[in-house]
This record gives sequence, C-alpha cells and structure tokens, in this order.
Amino acid sequence: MTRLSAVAGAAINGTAANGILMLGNVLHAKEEFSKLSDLGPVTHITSGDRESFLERCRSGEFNHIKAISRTVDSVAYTGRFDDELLSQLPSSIKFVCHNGAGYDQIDAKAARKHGITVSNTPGYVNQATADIGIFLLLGALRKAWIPQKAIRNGEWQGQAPLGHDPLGKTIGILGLGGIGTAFAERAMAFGFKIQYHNRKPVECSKAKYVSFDELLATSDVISIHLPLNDTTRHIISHKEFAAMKPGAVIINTARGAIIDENALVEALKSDKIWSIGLDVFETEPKVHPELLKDDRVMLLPHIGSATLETRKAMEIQVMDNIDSAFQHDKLVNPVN
Ligand SMILES: NC(=O)c1ccc[n+]([C@@H]2O[C@H](COP(=O)([O-])OP(=O)(O)OC[C@H]3O[C@@H](n4cnc5c(N)ncnc54)[C@H](O)[C@@H]3O)[C@@H](O)[C@H]2O)c1
Repeated sequence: MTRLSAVAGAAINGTAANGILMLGNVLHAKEEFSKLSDLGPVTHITSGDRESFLERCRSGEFNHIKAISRTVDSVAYTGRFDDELLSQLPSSIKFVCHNGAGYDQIDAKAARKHGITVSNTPGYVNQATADIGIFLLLGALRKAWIPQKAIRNGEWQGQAPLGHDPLGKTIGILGLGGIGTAFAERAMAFGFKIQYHNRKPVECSKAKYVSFDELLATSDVISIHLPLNDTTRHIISHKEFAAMKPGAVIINTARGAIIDENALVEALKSDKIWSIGLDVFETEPKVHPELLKDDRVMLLPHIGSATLETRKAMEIQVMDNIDSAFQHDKLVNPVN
C-alpha cells in the first residue's frame, strides 16, 4: 500500500508541511519541549487506541505534519509503527523521532519504503543501562534474591547460598556496541576476562573477538546487548543453551525476545544455568510465571535507562532530532 496523499490542510495549499505530532508525554525536558512550538504547530496525543489513531491519519487531520516524535509508552494507543500504520500516515510526514535506543517498535525497513527517516536515542542510555547490567550481574552471581527474600521475611538465620567471584571468570558479550562496551568497561573492573561476538570485530584491545559458537561454549557469563530484529529474535534458544558451559549465568538488558523465554526456563529448570539477571522480557509487561517463581532469577521491570539524568537527555535528543528535521531536513541519529 502506498501512503495516503494529503487531501486537506497545508499540503494541498502548496505550503510545506510544518507540524509536529507528539505521541506520548514529555516528562523531564519540559522547557525544551515548550520551544518546539517555535518550529511549527504541535499536536499532542497521550491516549486513545490504534483504530481511532489510524482513523485520524486517514481523516486528513495530520496532513500538515512533517515530523512525529514518539515514546515507547505510546505504543499502547497507536500499536507498533508497522507497515499497516506507516502506510496510513499522510505523505507530508518524513521523519519519525523515537525516544529509545531500541527501535524494534518501528519497522524501519517499511518506513524507508514509505520515504520516512527514523531516529533513535543512542549514546546517552549507555551508562545507566550498563549500570543496571552490572547490578543484575553481581546479583545473579550471588543469587542475591534468595537472601534478600529471607531478610524481608524475617528469616535472617535462613540459609544463604554461596555465590561466585567475578575474578578470573570469562564474560561473553553478545553485541559490543554502545551499551555492551560500557558494560565491558565496568565488568573489567571486577576482574572479568572479556570476550565478545559482533557481526564484525571492532577495534578493542581489551576484549577478545570470538565466534558466536565459541562465545556460547567458553563463557561463564553471557550478557546480551544486541538490538532486537528479525535476525536476533530467539538467537538464544534450546540449541544455544545446550552449547553453553554448565552453570553459565545469563544477563539480558537488551530485549526479552532475543532469548527464547521457554528455552530459558527449561535451561534453568534443568540446572544447566546457574542464575539469571533480567531487565527485559519476551512479552512485556507479562513475565513468564516460572521466572517469577524461581529465586535464582534477579528480575527488574525494564529500568535500564530509568534515571532522571538519562531520561531527560533522551528527551532532549529526540527534540534535537526534530529540530534538525526542520532546520536541515535530516536527522541527527538516523537508523534507516
Ligand atoms: N534495558 C533497557 O532499558 C535498555 C536501554 C537501552 C537500550 N536497550 C537495548 O539495548 C540494545 C543495544 O543498545 P546499544 O545502544 O548498545 O546498541 P548498539 O547499536 O550501539 O549496539 C548493538 C551491537 O550489536 C551488534 N549486532 C547487531 N546485530 C548483531 C547480530 N546479529 N550478531 C552479532 N552482533 C550484532 C552491533 O554490531 C552493535 O555492535 C538496544 O537495541 C535496546 O534494545 C535496553
């Protein structure tokens, strides 16, 4: 399907589109947000449902819009930016500025087909997300949830399992990009040896490049830092768990669906896996009941980037992208 041609509004009058459609709340960078109206009229949507959003797209209401800014949470009332939705946006819309480093809620290839450039917010998320990765890593190595639960239940005298030291263990980083690198730097300080797998080796003197199979077979800890897309979905499943060292520890702060969650539960139940630290889940906000039940799993509800400083920087980054769309007709952080 091709995109809707503009049937009403500014575009039909021959004037260039100059509107901004904000999907979701701006919570921190309010001052910067207020300046967006200097660029053009801002339409702000913070609730609704997909069908009514698509109807508004078809109605011509957005035919003056040039750029969309969207938050992760806005998926609740628009659904994914998939081919169906993208094909119903008016042809005036040339840019979608996403607030998040992971942009799996947007079909970036379909966007390109429709002449839309997409941006994300890389970089600023690296430190906060790597910090949460280390929190989960240390917690998983100590199976920290077991004694935490005991102390809160007034059972301090209960048994606390012994954990593992990081010193001398090998950590395998799957995806040595922005967050993977920040995580590796932190892990080194604890005495881990670092190896990684990427599609291509990167210049990094302190981490050893290994094949995917070698990373699985030789890592004491495997930490996931890949983007979620068609090639990485379930990249870790039954076969990959079988190939791991017995007693491996798994950390995932990237996206839940990179790991086949059923296979993860099976590996945990069979004691192939020592412990797990998860910030992300396959069908958020639902968490697999077996993961909730098992005290060897450290769980966090997707809070990798959740610090005031990082979230504010991300919002400003989105607005910088919109500003660049208006001033230079291109984005600062394009992904497609
Ligand atoms: N938990 C959170 O709150 C949180 C916060 C920010 C980002 N994230 C997630 O973390 C992911 C990584 O973020 P980033 O900013 O480090 O991304 P990035 O693009 O900087 O790094 C990703 C790395 O993975 C590598 N890669 C991609 N596909 C691969 C494949 N098939 N095989 C091997 N390597 C591959 C890339 O070469 C790159 O080095 C994001 O996509 C997002 O989903 C989660």
